[in-house]
Amino acid sequence: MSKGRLIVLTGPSGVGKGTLLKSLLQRHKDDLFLSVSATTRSPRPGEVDGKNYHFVTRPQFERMVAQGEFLEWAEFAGNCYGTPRKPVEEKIRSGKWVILEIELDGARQIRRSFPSALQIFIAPPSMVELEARIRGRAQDPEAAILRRLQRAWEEIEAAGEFDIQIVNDDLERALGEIEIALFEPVAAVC
Ligand SMILES: Nc1nc2c(ncn2[C@@H]2O[C@H](COP(=O)(O)OP(=O)(O)O)[C@@H](O)[C@H]2O)c(=O)[nH]1
Ligand SMILES: Nc1ncnc2c1ncn2[C@@H]1O[C@H](COP(=O)(O)OP(=O)(O)O)[C@@H](O)[C@H]1O
Repeated sequence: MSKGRLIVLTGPSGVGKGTLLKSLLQRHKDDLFLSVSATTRSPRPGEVDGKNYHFVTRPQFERMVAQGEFLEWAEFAGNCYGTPRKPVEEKIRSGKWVILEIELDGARQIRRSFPSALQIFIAPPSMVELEARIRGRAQDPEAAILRRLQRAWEEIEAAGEFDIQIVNDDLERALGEIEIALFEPVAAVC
C-alpha cells in the first residue's frame, strides 16, 4: 500500500486555488483526497453543504474547537475555518494523499504538527490581476472583498515560508507545476 501524505495548498483569496484543485482532482481522482473544512461563513450561491464546506454556526464551531475536532483552525476575514481531524487522519492511515486548501495561519499550524507535509504557495501574477479575479468571481460583498485584499498582502509576504511557490498566471502551466511537485520529486543530487 502507498504511504499516506499531507499536502497543504495556500494562497490569497481569488488567486485560483479552487480552480486549480478542481482540475487537479479531476485528473487524479484515485490518488488525491480534498479535505472538506468546516466554516461559519454563509454559503455562496451554488455552494453545497458537505461538499464545498460543512457550514456550521459559531456556537457549533466553538464546540468543535473545544472537543479537539480540528487538526487546525483559524479566523479569516471575520469567519472561522477548520480542518476536521478524523477524516484526514483516517485517509492518511489508509495510505491516501490528502490536500488541505487552507489560509496562512492554518498552514503554519500544520507545519508545526506535520513537519513532513508538503507546503505549496499559489501566488498571483500581480495584485491588479488578483483584485480583478476576486471581483470577476462576483461572489462576495464589497466588505469581504476588501478584507481579502488586505489579507492578501500578508499572505504574499509569507510565500517564502512554503516549500514551493507557484505563480498562477496560465492555469495549465500552474497545474503542470503542481503535478511535478506532487508526482515527480527531484532526484537527490550527489
Ligand atoms: N485555516 C484554514 N483555512 C481554511 C480552511 N478552509 C478554507 N480556508 C481558507 O479560508 C480562506 C477563505 O476561504 P473562502 O471563504 O472559501 O474564500 P475564497 O478563498 O475567497 O474562495 C481561504 O484562504 C481558504 O483557503 C480551513 O479548514 N482552515
Ligand atoms: N490562471 C487563471 N487565469 C485567469 N483567471 C483565473 C485563473 N485561475 C483562476 N481564475 C479565476 O479567478 C477567480 C478566482 O478563482 P478561485 O479558484 O475561486 O480562487 P480561490 O479559490 O483561490 O479563492 C475565478 O473566477 C477563476 O475562474
